[in-house]
Formats: sequence, C-alpha cells, structure tokens
Amino acid sequence: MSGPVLRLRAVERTYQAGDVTFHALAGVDLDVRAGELVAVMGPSGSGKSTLLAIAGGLDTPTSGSIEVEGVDLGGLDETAVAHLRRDRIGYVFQDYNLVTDLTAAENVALPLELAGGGGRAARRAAVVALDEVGLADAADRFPDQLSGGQQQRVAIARALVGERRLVLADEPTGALDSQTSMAVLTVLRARIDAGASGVLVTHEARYAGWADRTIFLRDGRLVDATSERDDPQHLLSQPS
Ligand SMILES: Nc1ncnc2c1ncn2[C@@H]1O[C@H](COP(=O)(O)OP(=O)(O)OP(=O)(O)O)[C@@H](O)[C@H]1O
Repeated sequence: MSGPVLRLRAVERTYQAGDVTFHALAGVDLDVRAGELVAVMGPSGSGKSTLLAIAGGLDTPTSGSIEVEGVDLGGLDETAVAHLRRDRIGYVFQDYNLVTDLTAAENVALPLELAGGGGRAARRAAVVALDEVGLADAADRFPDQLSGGQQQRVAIARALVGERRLVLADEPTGALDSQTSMAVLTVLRARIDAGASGVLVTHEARYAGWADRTIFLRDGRLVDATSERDDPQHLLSQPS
C-alpha cells in the first residue's frame, strides 16, 4: 500500500475533573510509513503513552481520527477494533507482559491462535519469528528462564508475528541495561527495515537515535520534530 501505515489527524484526548477539562493530547497529527520508526519524546505527563494507546486502539480519542493501514478506527465497533488490534498491531510494553506459564513460542503464537490460526501453523510462525530475534534456541523456555532482554525480544517477536506490520513500543528498554537495550533496539530496527512501521516512546535521546525521526510532545502538543536521522538531543535542551 502507498499511504502511511499509521495516520493520526487532529487527535485530542481530554479528561474531565469537575469543571476543569485537561488536555492530555491537544490536536496531534502524525503519519508513519512502512519501513519507518518514529521516536516519541517529551517530559513526563506530556502525553506520550496516551498517544501510543490511542494509536493502538487501546484508548479512544475525544476527537480526531486514527487510521491503521487505511482503516478508520472510529468507524469500527469495539469488537472490530479488538480484532484489528490483534491482527494488525503489535504492542510492546516496558515490562514485557508475557504470559508466565506459556513458553516463548507459545507466547509468540498466542495472537495467531486467538485469530483462529491452527496450532501447528501458529507454532511454526512463532519459531520463525523467534529465530528472527535470535531466540530460536529459547522457544521452549518459560519467561522466568529468560533474561530481561530475551523476554523483551520475545515480546517484539510476538508484536510482529503474522501479518502485523505496526509495532507500538512504550519504553521497551525502560527495564533494561544499556547493552541489552541496544540488542533489543537492533532487533526492532531490523524488523522496521524489513518493512514494518514503528512508534517508539522513549525518555532517552540515545535510543531515539535509532529512529528515522523524533517527534517531541509537550502538554499534549507536538512541539518539534527532527528530520530524518537528526540528533534529537537538542530537543531535550529546548527552552519552554
Ligand atoms: N485516566 C486518566 N485520567 C486523568 N488524567 C489522565 C489519565 N490518564 C492520563 N492522564 C493524564 O494525561 C497526561 C498524559 O499522560 P501520559 O501517561 O500520556 O504521559 P507520558 O508522557 O506518557 O508520561 P510518562 O513519561 O510519565 O509516562 C498526564 O498529565 C496524565 O496525568
């Protein structure tokens, strides 16, 4: 397809506290193309996780539109959004979110099995996905037998197994040391270079450097963006 994999237009998310309306997101536009990784940076409370949750159909905007591979989420009922999320979108959480009593392969196969794929085909696809993240040997291990970095690589394999081409990662390196973070980002970058699209929320400029461009949120607004492969460090020192 030629259009962006993810398209946000005029996205607003407000919370009501008595008479006061709080704008967690105040009109955000964003396009992410196939093969592109966009980093999202900004101070605590600036709306990064809200943006990701809305992009992933986990939260609903107060107004504005979200399209994933040309499908407008606003035109779908709850079940259809859940299906689109399961089939098209991979979400990577800071704390991995693996099912503890399933093996690595079973964790990765889970979204395919939930989508009605046969157990064997799902298992095969899972092993291929684990191989791509360098963990084929760990297929039969349980999460508590894997290091943090290995668990996060399993989570990335699970996020991108099957037909899903959009990965939304909310501080996936937050719980990892810097060497392990590099290994996880290398895997994520390779999947993007192979044609996936990604959004990476991070607090750290050195990790944002793995993205093609960085957008910077402040008080729910996009305040600046780097061009391709710019060093995002200057955005952090930008005065309010
Ligand atoms: N359910 C909610 N009710 C009220 N306010 C909320 C709710 N969820 C988020 N917010 C507010 O929206 C704003 C944006 O939150 P969000 O979690 O998106 O920020 P963030 O940039 O991801 O922060 P951090 O870097 O600390 O994770 C915050 O001020 C937060 O308090």
